[in-house]
Amino acid sequence: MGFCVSGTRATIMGIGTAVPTNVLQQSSFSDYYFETTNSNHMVDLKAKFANICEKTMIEKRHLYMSDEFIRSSPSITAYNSPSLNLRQGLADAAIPQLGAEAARHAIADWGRQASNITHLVFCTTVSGCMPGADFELIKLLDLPLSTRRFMLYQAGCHGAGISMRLAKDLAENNHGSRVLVVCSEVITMAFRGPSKSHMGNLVGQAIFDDAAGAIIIGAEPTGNERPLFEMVSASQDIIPGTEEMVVSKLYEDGIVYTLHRDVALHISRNIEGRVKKALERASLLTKDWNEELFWVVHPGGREILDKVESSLVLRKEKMDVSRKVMAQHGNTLSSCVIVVMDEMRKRSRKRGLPTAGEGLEWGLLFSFGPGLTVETILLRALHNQEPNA
Ligand SMILES: CC(C)(COP(=O)(O)OP(=O)(O)OC[C@H]1O[C@@H](n2cnc3c(N)ncnc32)[C@H](O)[C@@H]1OP(=O)(O)O)[C@@H](O)C(=O)NCCC(=O)NCCSC(=O)/C=C/c1ccc(O)cc1
Repeated sequence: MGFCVSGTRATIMGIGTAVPTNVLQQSSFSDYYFETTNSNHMVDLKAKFANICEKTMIEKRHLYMSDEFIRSSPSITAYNSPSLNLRQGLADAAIPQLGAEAARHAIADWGRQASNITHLVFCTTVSGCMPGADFELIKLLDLPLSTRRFMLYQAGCHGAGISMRLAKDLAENNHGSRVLVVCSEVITMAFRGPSKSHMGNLVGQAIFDDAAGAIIIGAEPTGNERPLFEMVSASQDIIPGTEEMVVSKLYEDGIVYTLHRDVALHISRNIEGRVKKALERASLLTKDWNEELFWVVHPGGREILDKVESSLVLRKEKMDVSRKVMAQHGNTLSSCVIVVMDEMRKRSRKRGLPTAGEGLEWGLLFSFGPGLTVETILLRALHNQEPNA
């Protein structure tokens, strides 16, 4: 069983992910973080941080920065110290490298040659340079020099939604195009020591991590292409009155973000409206959101997943894949939702389910970021065979 592709609509033809090799266990992270940032004297704050770490439900996280680098970089481990040069130097190398690794996996999954890629959308929340990470990727993957590039810096955690929406438009309006989307994130720009007057920073230090995700998007698949999902619609909405909820600024001491206590509350209050709008626009008469839909939700934090689940009255298992990704990776900003999509189709295949969306036809992808901004993508899951099987 499986569903047919409907004509000229954009589809997801390959997915790949990559994580750095340095792994930190969340159970000992509060000890590690307070030790390496020389903050063990802040006894109460450390206890509070240990509690936050535990509440995240994260098990492990991947970090591009090595232990040696962290320990030998006091300007990075301070709460605030001029450090932009050092941070940017690391991001210059890390962002394209990690992105290229994910892109190689996506291209292999797609099953065609890299030279068939026509457009590149590269997205990162960190870093800023020209020629940029998109340019470096062309070199690393030996892509055609004529590849039409789009570089999104300071994209935020909804960056995958932005990139996929742009790629959908490109694929549907440029006959024969194949768009490589790469979201690559390392927390190098924002890793910093604790401050008792900045709790939002402390929450972020407990949840944000490194990973890259890549996808190939194209319309009108040829014989050897086996799309996993069709992108039926893609939209973006601002939640009114929430611009102070997640704010991220680039200073001489790197990226400084604030996360408000009510982020999860605002997202969960708004999500039902976004679901209804996406379904109505596609004239889908879906009534039972448990039985009829699969969910690819950005694991922004444990509380976000919990509150989205309860406000949509979803059964716990509907958020299983997002929770697993959060447990194994933390919140890897823009790349996170691609990691969730990858995990979902792998799990669906392993279980012998007929589509990449847990055996179901229709699903919704949500990513959230500063604004607060919600990106909503209505997906239609297609067959779930091994590439080129
Ligand atoms: C797992 C958390 C962190 C804790 O779990 P909990 O169930 O809320 O636990 P508690 O209620 O026991 O909270 C533990 C303590 O932390 C405090 N806390 C808890 N969040 C807070 C708080 N944002 N402020 C300030 N105190 C707090 C909370 O008040 C409490 O303090 P205390 O009672 O004194 O111990 C949970 O709150 C949670 O999932 N929060 C959502 C995290 C969140 O905002 N994620 C970001 C979504 S947006 C995104 O993905 C990325 C955007 C981004 C964009 C640009 C960038 O550069 C980087 C990133």
